[in-house]
Amino acid sequence: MISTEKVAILGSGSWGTALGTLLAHTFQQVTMIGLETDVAEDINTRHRNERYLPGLSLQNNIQASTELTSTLDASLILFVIPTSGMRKAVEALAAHPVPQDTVLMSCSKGIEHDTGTRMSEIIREHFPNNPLAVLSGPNHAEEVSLALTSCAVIGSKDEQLSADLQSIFSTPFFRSYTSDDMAGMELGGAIKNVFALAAGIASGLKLGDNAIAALVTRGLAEMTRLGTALGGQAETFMGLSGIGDLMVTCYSSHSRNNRVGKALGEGQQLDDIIANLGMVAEGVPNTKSIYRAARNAGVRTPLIDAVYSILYENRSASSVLKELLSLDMRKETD
Ligand SMILES: NC(=O)c1ccc[n+]([C@@H]2O[C@H](COP(=O)([O-])OP(=O)(O)OC[C@H]3O[C@@H](n4cnc5c(N)ncnc54)[C@H](O)[C@@H]3O)[C@@H](O)[C@H]2O)c1
Ligand SMILES: O=P(O)(O)OC[C@H](O)CO
Repeated sequence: MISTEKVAILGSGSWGTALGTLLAHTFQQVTMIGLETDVAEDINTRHRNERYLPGLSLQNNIQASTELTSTLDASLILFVIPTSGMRKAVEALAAHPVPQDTVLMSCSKGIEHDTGTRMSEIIREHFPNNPLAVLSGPNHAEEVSLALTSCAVIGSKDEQLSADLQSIFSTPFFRSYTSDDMAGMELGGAIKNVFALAAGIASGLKLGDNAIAALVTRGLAEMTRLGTALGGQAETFMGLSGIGDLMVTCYSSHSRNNRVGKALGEGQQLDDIIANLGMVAEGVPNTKSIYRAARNAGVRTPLIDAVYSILYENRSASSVLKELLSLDMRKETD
């Protein structure tokens, strides 16, 4: 059993805050830890996080801090920060006396930029003995924070831990499932970011609904091909953390990655788009890491390569599209 006295959430951005509102139904105390002092002050004094989830009232049992020491008496610590900062954050936490029975859970989506390492693997490197899990699925913070119906998956190698977390992450509007395929879940959550960018680019180019349906379908084939080569199980990519997340990010305007892609398709410059977004779009750095992982694994990934050339080889979206449509003819299942 996990004590429901206190949960600590590393990352007081949009997803960390949405998870805070969800867990405030179950835990007596929710402590959010972020880098921004103004966000912590907003949460503590006004019960708001106007910067990341404007207009939302937070429950009174949610507090914020910028100090890692405020995680130490929590039974559960969630990591909900951009993947670019994960190793540093995990190292910083590991310098503190975190009890060995504290449950650690990654809720971030992406692989490490230079190494391709999954977030749970980074946590495991520094916390070899703690119970470890991941959370993923089609979950936009904007909707979970409004208590709109959502489903997610909890992944762990420890069945009892998954079951304990499943009951914690269950409310009348939030339903969770379990899986032991942490690799498949984390890879699906990382790879879908690239296709969400692609779907946004297609919208920006006004290609129409048929093109996006084709992209989601061929994207799923690519996600499964690459994800299984990197250690995930094929059926995981057919689930909530695979096709579920792929669909929500390819079709929803809440998706940060989709929004970045749309602006690119409309002809804006990547640096300007990122500067205006004010939140993390994991697909941007992850396109590079996933492209590299695909090359290292020798897996054919034409859509990922197309997004990579638009982002990192300065190619125009329309010329990349022309090239994609004139690739060698093949069977759908090849
Ligand atoms: N936003 C969503 O709907 C959503 C849903 C599911 C998963 N995710 C994933 O969750 C992760 C976080 O996304 P987000 O949208 O909340 O990002 P965000 O840009 O809204 O916020 C990021 C937060 O992380 C904090 N942060 C960065 N480095 C930190 C550190 N070392 N220690 C403590 N805090 C730190 C920042 O201060 C900021 O508050 C990403 O990997 C994203 O893909 C997001
Ligand atoms: O807004 P995005 O594109 O980072 O997607 C957020 C979540 O991953 C949706 O499940």
